[in-house]
Amino acid sequence: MTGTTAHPLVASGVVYTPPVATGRLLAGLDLRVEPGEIVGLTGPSGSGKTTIVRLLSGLIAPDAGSVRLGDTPVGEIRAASGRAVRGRIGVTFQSPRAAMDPRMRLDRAIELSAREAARRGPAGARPVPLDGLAETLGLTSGLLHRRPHEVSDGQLQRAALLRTLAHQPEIVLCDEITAALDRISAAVAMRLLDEIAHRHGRGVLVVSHDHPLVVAVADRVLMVGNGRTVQRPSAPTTLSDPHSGIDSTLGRS
Ligand SMILES: Nc1ncnc2c1ncn2[C@@H]1O[C@H](COP(=O)(O)OP(=O)(O)OP(=O)(O)O)[C@@H](O)[C@H]1O
Repeated sequence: MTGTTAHPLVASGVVYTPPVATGRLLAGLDLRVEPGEIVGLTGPSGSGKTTIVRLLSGLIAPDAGSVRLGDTPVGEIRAASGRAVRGRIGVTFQSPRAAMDPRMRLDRAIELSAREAARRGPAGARPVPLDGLAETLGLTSGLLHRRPHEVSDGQLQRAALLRTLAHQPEIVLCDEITAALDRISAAVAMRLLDEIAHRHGRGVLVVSHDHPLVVAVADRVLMVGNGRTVQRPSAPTTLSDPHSGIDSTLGRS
């Protein structure tokens, strides 16, 4: 990515206790996603992965510590406008039904997002070309002509990813987006994220409890433990795990 300014997303010393929880969930979390890299975040169920995504996107605020995109706290970006934050930090959640307007056709939702991005202009990064992305994700025009309740969870998940990318965000946060996908669709989605990061200079966070998948796609893998993140080496032994099947589909050897 040349001639543009993109920013790292940085969480520093984040402390967070959920509203009705018995204790601290995050106790000094540090995490950094640079433009042009894929960071994998893994950890057991209930360790706080989705909460971290919510904090990173400014949906909730930390009790202490900070989350910034470049120099700007993400809470400030979100407070300025929901549109502003969508254009800078794109999020695709495990259950996209709640995030999609049930009355709107999928192609219309994607088109509106692309228009919003075009009006705003390039925000620190060259636009990701959307042509052919639907096809890459196995989404036919017939499918995209439907409303959310007229498609399967996996189809909706892929459409939600496409809509996130149509916003042209600097940072893409993906929370368990392969949960409803078959192995091949998951590999295709991961290969797309690989391109988004390494060819188009976006920072990408892939959150999943599927450790082999995370290791196969990420440049760095972090594990949530004791309310903090621990750096894990992306061990090549795991990349060549014959049970993974993802590495070869990603074109890695
Ligand atoms: N709004 C809330 N109020 C109370 N507790 C919450 C709230 N949100 C999350 N928690 C608790 O915080 C912990 C972490 O939840 P979170 O959804 O972040 O975990 P996770 O690692 O994403 O889990 P999974 O892999 O099962 O999706 C859980 O114990 C959960 O019950």
